Amino acid sequence: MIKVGVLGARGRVGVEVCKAVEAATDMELVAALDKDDPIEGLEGAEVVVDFTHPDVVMGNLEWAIAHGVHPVVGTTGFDAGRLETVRGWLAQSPGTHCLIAPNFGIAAVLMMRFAQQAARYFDSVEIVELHHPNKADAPSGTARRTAELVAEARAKAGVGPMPDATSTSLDGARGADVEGVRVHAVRLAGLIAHQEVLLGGAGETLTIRHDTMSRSAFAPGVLLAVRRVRELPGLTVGLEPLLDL
Ligand SMILES: NC(=O)C1=CN([C@@H]2O[C@H](COP(=O)(O)OP(=O)(O)OC[C@H]3O[C@@H](n4cnc5c(N)ncnc54)[C@H](OP(=O)(O)O)[C@@H]3O)[C@@H](O)[C@H]2O)C=CC1
Ligand SMILES: O=C(O)C1=N[C@H](C(=O)O)C[C@H](O)C1
Repeated sequence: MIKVGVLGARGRVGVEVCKAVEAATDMELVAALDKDDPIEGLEGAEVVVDFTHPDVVMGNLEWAIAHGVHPVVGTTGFDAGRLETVRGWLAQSPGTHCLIAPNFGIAAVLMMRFAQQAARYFDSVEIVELHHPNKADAPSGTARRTAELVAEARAKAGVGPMPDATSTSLDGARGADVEGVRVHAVRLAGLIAHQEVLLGGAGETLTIRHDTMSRSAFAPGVLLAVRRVRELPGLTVGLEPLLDL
């Protein structure tokens, strides 16, 4: 039995994760902690799942890694600097591993991979992410990661900058620039989590769309990561290696 702790246990995703861990026959939920619960409640956990908030996740990770608890992290807000800090903490705590994924939905991971594969064949790529209005961050972690993968694929293939003759616009009209890829964030009541990757070339376009219909979609990916994190040394970013992608 894998002893699992959950941080953010009363949150929208945390609730689903706790249900899934409790239903798994090879796991035991030993701690379900939320805001204001002492993090020492994680003592005894082998793996901690974090779905909290970008402002608190680094403190949680520092504590978990220092105490030899392997983190599986869904919380967003990770840039290159934060990932480097986590690598530094892991180096100080040999034998402790960490997996951080911007999206644990299998279809979302495939959407990112398909966008990465298609990116080099089109002049233009833009990303529109659409989420519920209570989301803490914009753009989403998934959109940032997709943009990074698209930019990397285009650079590797020697594709030049995207055509855009805009010479005047209102602030924000062209979205955020993530490594040269425009990302637009919609916050709309009624939505959960959705993304479109728009690709355009000579006389045709391709749209790759992903829709999260229920937060239970994240649970299988989280359980997979909980089962496998102990065998993945250091820091793993994304679920892709666990899906043989
Ligand atoms: N990787 C993935 O697949 C996914 C990632 N996410 C990400 O996960 C994060 C959480 O999303 P969501 O569940 O919608 O957010 P919620 O706000 O619904 O849940 C977060 C929970 O964490 C609690 N919390 C805040 N600080 C702490 C702390 N220090 N220790 C323990 N718990 C704390 C919050 O309490 P309170 O409300 O009182 O502040 C809340 O109950 C976001 O960054 C989101 O983008 C979401 C979906 C999928
Ligand atoms: O906050 C959310 O809801 C989600 N957050 C993640 C992100 O920022 O990419 C994953 C998914 O989009 C849902």
